Amino acid sequence: MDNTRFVDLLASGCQALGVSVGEDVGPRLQRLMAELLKWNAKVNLTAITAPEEVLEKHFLDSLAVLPEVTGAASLLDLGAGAGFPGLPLKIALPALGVTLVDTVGKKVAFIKAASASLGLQGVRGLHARAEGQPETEGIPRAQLLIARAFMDLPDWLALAPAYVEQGGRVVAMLGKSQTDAELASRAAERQLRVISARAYRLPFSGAERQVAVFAKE
Ligand SMILES: C[S@@+](CC[C@H](N)C(=O)[O-])C[C@H]1O[C@@H](n2cnc3c(N)ncnc32)[C@H](O)[C@@H]1O
Repeated sequence: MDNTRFVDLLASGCQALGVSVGEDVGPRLQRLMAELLKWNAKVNLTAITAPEEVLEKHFLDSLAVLPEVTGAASLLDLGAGAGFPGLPLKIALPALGVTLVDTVGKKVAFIKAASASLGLQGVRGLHARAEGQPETEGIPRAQLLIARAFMDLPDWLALAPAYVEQGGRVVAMLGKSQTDAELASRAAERQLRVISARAYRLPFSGAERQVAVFAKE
């Protein structure tokens, strides 16, 4: 995909999602895509390899949750895989401190190499398994905890609170929308409260997504 098409698709995708990003975000995401596809030719990081699909399903889906993430000082992305949603969010929000955790060493190696190549400051890739014991796992707590395609909602709400700082929040990126009643009931099981929930569609395929934010009671 040439530069102009990338920038045009990014702009139209962001507009459809109702988010705005700085002018330097496009070139950095293009660089991230180049690194991802280069690495992916050698090590299997993601099954999504067509550039337009990478842009929509990895980059734009990550940027779609900017409204939920903006304002936090620190973000912890558990089960980040090749860096989603944490890396695009970091690119869009340069002041955000981001830790990305995965159990697969080659994915963490990619996160570190891509961050260095893009000159991102305040990003940490951590090779660890999150099992609910942040101290022994060496995983730092954050104001905001996020994950995409990591666990189903009940398991996520059981695991996540251990990694949240006092007063922090848990973000769930969901492929399958839940009703307000379902979200409230899942939250109550874990002494959490639903702060917000919103559905959105990916801009090119129309695929449905939902993002919900929870706080400790
Ligand atoms: C389906 S992938 C999703 C990756 C990325 N979040 C995305 O949306 O593209 C799930 C990732 O979670 C990682 N993972 C699974 N269990 C984990 C655990 N307990 N702690 C940390 N990472 C884990 C896997 O290695 C895998 O990379």
